[in-house]
Amino acid sequence: MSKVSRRAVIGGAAGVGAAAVGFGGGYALARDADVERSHVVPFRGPHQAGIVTEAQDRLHFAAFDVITDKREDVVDMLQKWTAAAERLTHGHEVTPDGAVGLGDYVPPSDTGEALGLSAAHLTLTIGFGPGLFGPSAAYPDRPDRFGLAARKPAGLTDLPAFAAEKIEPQRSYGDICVQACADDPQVAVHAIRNLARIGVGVVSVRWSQLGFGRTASTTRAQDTPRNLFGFKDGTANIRADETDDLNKWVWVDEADNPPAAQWMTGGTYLVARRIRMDIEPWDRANLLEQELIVGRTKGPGAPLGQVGEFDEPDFQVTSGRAPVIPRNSHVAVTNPKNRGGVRILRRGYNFTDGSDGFGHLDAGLFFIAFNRDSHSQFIPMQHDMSRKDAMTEYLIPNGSAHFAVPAGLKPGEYWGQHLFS
Ligand SMILES: C=CC1=C(C)c2cc3[nH]c(cc4nc(cc5[nH]c(cc1n2)c(C)c5CCC(=O)O)C(CCC(=O)O)=C4C)c(C)c3C=C
Ligand SMILES: [Fe+2]
Repeated sequence: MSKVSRRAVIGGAAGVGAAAVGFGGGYALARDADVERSHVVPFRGPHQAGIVTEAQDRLHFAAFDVITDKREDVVDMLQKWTAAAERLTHGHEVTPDGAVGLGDYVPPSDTGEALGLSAAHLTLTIGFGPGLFGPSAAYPDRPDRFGLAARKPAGLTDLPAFAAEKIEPQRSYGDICVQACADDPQVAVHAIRNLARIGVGVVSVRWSQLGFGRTASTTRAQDTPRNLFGFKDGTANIRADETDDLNKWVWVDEADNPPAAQWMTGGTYLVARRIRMDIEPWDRANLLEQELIVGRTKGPGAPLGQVGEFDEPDFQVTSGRAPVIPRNSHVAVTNPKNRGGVRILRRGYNFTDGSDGFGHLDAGLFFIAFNRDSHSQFIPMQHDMSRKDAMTEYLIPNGSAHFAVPAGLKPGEYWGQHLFS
């Protein structure tokens, strides 16, 4: 891999000029290199990056349909994707000098819009959908095109239908997903765009979603952000240092699958839900009503009846004879104390996709969760939300997808290697 990054190419050119006028240029280059290094999230490791990685500020999430029946073409693309993804996460071009250095008469191998930008903590996380293994919600009559049916983990089904959702197939499902997260939207978009370009003829983008303003924290160093209802979101999320809970609730264990699906060990399941939020009616609800729906205060984000954001919710406290945290509040429905201890790792983003033509914002939360077994974690939680949660009145889920996210890569491995070999 080239050691020259997009940023260093530009910085290097500037440095030559600076060196000519004094030693300040050298200092600037060294400092640039430090900044550069700190903007890179390691691509390889026991688990894929982009799951417990400190949540970045921007998202470009893409779901792809595989449009070929040739297994070798899919493997070839995954190998090319891996090489490109590793370079992109290091702040490099897709191939060395790929944007402008390949000559006048070939299409550049890198689209170029990230030239001069740092790696911006880019992470690229891949997942495989049910449709890669045979029939699925998107294509019920599809055969097992790649001979993978026996390797499908039992946990990887299409998500069921939930009450009060309006799922649009053109915003749902997918054979492969790539979650690109970065602190610069242009870096995330550039990554997805270049992977889509590399995959031409093998995959086509089925749907994609941009997100801004993370709605979760995955480390204690991060402040809790706010969602578009104006509430702190992510307070009670699983954090990167909660190793026991991650092992229990996020990472797939060897014991979870038979030998044919061991490729999922160390992986996790990704749930994606595009949840439109009825912003205008919400804005007409009074503050107390909003807080009773969430189960927390809007200012500090404390559980009702408590003072601080990180105080434990107490569902036994009553006022008169009614619980202070209503039983149908979002926190009461989703808190582990009321769900036999079950937790999920949330990593969603706000979105605004303009207006809907009727004067309403098409805005909401692109919910992303990682869990070890969606059937015993996310799915029952979502069923309860749909049936009991007062917040549901203001939510219209219209996109839905489920992916198996394999473990991280060792040196030399490519995305999907343990599934396809
Ligand atoms: C099925 C899982 C969940 C969906 C879907 C979901 C959507 C959703 N949530 C908010 C806003 C908040 N959620 C909060 C907490 C919270 N949410 C879930 C699960 C789902 N949310 C869990 C497991 C939790 C943690 C509960 C707990 O342990 O107390 C909060 C409170 C702050 C926090 O802990 O994060 C808010 C606010 C919206 C707006 C939304 C869909 C658009
Ligand atoms: Fe929530």
